[in-house]
Amino acid sequence: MKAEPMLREVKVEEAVGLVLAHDLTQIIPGKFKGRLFRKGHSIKESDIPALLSIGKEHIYVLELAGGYMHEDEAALRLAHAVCGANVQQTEPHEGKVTLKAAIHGLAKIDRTFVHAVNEIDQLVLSTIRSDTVVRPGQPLAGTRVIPLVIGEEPVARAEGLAAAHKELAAAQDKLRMSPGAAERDHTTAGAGLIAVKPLRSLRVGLITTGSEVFKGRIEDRFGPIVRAKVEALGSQVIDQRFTPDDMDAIGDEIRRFLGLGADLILVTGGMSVDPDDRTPGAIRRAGARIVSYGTPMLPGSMLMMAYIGNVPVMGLPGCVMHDPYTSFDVLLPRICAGETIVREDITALGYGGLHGC
Ligand SMILES: Nc1nc2c(c(=O)[nH]1)N[C@H]1C(S)=C(S)[C@@H](COP(=O)(O)OP(=O)(O)OC[C@H]3O[C@@H](n4cnc5c(N)ncnc54)[C@H](O)[C@@H]3O)O[C@H]1N2
Ligand code: MOO
Repeated sequence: MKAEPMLREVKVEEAVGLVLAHDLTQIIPGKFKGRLFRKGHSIKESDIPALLSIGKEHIYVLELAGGYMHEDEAALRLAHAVCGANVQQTEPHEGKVTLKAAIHGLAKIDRTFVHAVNEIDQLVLSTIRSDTVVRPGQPLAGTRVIPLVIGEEPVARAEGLAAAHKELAAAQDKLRMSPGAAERDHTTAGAGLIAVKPLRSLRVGLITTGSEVFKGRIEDRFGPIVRAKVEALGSQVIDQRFTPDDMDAIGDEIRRFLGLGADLILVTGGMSVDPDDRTPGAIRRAGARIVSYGTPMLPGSMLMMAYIGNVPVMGLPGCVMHDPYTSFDVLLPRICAGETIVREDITALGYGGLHGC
């Protein structure tokens, strides 16, 4: 039978020379909240007044038996198992380790895996949502262990799950690289379960349609907004061209940007149902493969996602000008991270996709 860990309670005055089993926190309201003594601290005579001042007349000293570990060690092992590319770990604190982004990029977190870990009793893995744009230092996940000491078994199970996931991701990677396989690169494949993908710097061609803008009846408001969104992700708009509501003119500009080697082409306005809305037709006629015209996210429902060869072409509806968070803001970072958007990515936006309108 496995020996239980020994948690022994001793009076503070009798604890000199013994080792503290857990962190002790001091709270002075409005002034300080933090660790007074760290787990593993060897208690000295001079510590006794401080311990009594935070209300500790008794403390636990820990004698760990085989097969059991302290919360900090377990949280570290869990963090280590899930930590992927471009992610840093903090020191454990009160049984918690935080994983933080090491770079500006796109967080990739496997949702099924997170569920599986949290099915294991006594372990906690709490994360942000996958596909969020993160800055260096931004928290991605926290691992925590609920009891102060935990058996080996749940921790080893989580490690086993992580290893199995990595193997699966590697196998998927191989499949993807085989001839004829669709290029997707949506998993954290090879990068770990919680990872940050770097953003590539794209050369973006911007085409602004609308006779009212072309003829100078109103001032362009799309340009500055799209430019700011593109630059915030480390890419650049190489040029902005203006066209009237005319399919041939829009098509000419698309071809011009393809000729210039643009990595992404954005066409603004003319995306809905008026007779003057020519953008979807122009993108089609330019030879694009349409992934979707219509995106189940509000705002941003009239967005078109298409490709000409490997170059993504997006038709951006009017709301991108007014709303800070639309389907464009979801898809753009993923394109910058090198992902190819497929139909399934678009349909997945509907659940939880109601943000306004
Ligand atoms: N009957 C329907 N009407 C609308 C629908 C629909 O499904 N059925 N969808 C609505 C949604 S959602 C959106 S979003 C817009 C889509 O707008 P468009 O992309 O077609 O935008 P435009 O009609 O070209 O322009 C709308 C508005 O914004 C002004 N505009 C356009 N470009 C610029 C620019 N570069 N700078 C400044 N202002 C610009 C334009 O003059 C119009 O006033 O459609 C809804 N309607
Ligand atoms: O497409 Mo509108 O694009 O939902 O506001």
